[in-house]
Amino acid sequence: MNAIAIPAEPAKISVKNLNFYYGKFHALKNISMQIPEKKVTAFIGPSGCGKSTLLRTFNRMFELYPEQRAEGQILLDGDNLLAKELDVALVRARVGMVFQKPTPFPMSVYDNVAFGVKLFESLSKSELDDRVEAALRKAALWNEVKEKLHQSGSGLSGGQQQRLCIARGVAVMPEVLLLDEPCSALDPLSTAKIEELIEELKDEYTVVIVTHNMQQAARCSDYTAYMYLGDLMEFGETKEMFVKPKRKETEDYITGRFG
Ligand SMILES: Nc1ncnc2c1ncn2[C@@H]1O[C@H](COP(=O)(O)OP(=O)(O)OP(=O)(O)O)[C@@H](O)[C@H]1O
Repeated sequence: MNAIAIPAEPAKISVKNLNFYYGKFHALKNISMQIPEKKVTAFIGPSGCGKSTLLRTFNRMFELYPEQRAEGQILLDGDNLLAKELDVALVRARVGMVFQKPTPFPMSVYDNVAFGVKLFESLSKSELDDRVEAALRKAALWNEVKEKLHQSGSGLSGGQQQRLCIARGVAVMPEVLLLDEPCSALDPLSTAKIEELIEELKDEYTVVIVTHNMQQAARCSDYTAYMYLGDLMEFGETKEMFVKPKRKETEDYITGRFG
């Protein structure tokens, strides 16, 4: 039985025979899957199964660490992200990332959002103002910060800081947005706001989210990947997987019988 579905939508990212190593430790085992364009894909699975590792390969985050290596192919619209000749800065402009803990830069709200844009584009002051406003609106933060654009980003609440990080990611107009447990440090109200936002983001972006929260995966993803000990166990439409998983292991995990 093949528990790895091929989505009906076009693939934004095609992972082919991906293996990943931390030194000698084999953390991702021959993973092949297709991440559909302009959909939300969730990675779920028990702690240590490789969710964040897989997510981080999508923007070559691991390159910062010499003992980490990836083998295989990760095609973004057909370009192999793992090819050495592909400029890593350009990869990260196309594939943005938001981390578990909000990580505003030590600068104003405005500059946090404008920072990445200035690296890649030279916009006039008014174009930059428009871009910052559009990104903050997209991140559902504009109304809360429009009066304090020039105050420090770290003065915002945790939930606002996380939306600021999403605005920062969105401002450079990436094609893919990677969210690594974006709500784990947030209260339920902020979590609900981010979940609403994720739903809206997929109109324009391909979103991939790592989450420990099964309800969150069920609520806000279109596709779900269940991972276990570095293997991709099952991948398919969320509504199917949560109602009728193909593998017993997936069922045990999503019904809380795992362990
Ligand atoms: N920097 C590292 N060096 C060595 N091993 C690592 C490193 N980072 C992760 N690992 C190992 O790789 C495996 C996968 O880790 P990863 O963080 O991807 O899992 P995860 O599913 O995201 O876990 P969690 O849900 O706890 O965040 C684990 O066994 C982990 O111990």
